[in-house]
Amino acid sequence: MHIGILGGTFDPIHFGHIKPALEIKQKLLLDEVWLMPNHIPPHKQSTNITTQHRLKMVQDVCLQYPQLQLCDIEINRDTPSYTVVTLQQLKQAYPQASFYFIMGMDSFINLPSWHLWQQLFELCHIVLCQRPGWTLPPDSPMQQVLNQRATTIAQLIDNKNNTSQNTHGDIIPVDICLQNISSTEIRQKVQSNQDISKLLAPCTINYIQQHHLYRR
Ligand SMILES: Nc1ncnc2c1ncn2[C@@H]1O[C@H](COP(=O)(O)OP(=O)(O)OP(=O)(O)O)[C@@H](O)[C@H]1O
Ligand SMILES: O=C(O)c1ccc[n+]([C@@H]2O[C@H](COP(=O)([O-])O)[C@@H](O)[C@H]2O)c1
Repeated sequence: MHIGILGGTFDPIHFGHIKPALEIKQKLLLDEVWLMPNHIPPHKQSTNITTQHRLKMVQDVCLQYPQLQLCDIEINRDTPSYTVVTLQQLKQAYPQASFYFIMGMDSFINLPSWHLWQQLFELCHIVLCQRPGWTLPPDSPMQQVLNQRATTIAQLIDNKNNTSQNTHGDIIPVDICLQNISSTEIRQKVQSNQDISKLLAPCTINYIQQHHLYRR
């Protein structure tokens, strides 16, 4: 089983999450892609709405897009949502699965600040997508990490068909259709009554309106 995981604060979830997740599922021939809202984001001071609201919006998106599934493993953990801890738990729960942790370039550039980040490569592959406004400096240590671990989609698919396949440790850069969207921009637009209709799924817009979220 080859499972992609897009972890996020999803405050709120938007097309910059949904569209890359769908494209990656198709391009990497993954069996499933899970959207995994965190509870206590390790690197954010706070969230703007409750965990339950963020969770509900992700649930609604999963109903609208059957290619995506909710993973709520972090929701009930009352400690920071460290990805290494989550992946250790998932590996125990699904010993046969290979996990592909999906992240945008902003997350990848900041990866050395993550809790026990190097252990990630013992637990999963990383799928790296471009994000407008974020470029990896060519002489940076993370560029070197990428050079050492980069695998093409063709190599990956070849490896998947092989019985002695790698289950972790590769970085797979994926060319996706760029989405110039952030949750920050959406929150600001809601507050100033600007149009957000092209940035999120209709179910998320309805939810934000019904619950008067991000108004101040
Ligand atoms: N537009 C985008 N393109 C590619 N990746 C994205 C995009 N938006 C978010 N991501 C990735 O999705 C994951 C979760 O992001 P997150 O929920 O923090 O959204 P965000 O838009 O960055 O939020 P905020 O603006 O509040 O910081 C991260 O790995 C991030 O890199
Ligand atoms: O493990 C860590 O130290 C760590 C640090 C920052 C972010 N993460 C995870 O990375 C994902 C994206 O985070 P964020 O803050 O961009 O929403 C989400 O699943 C976070 O829990 C994880």
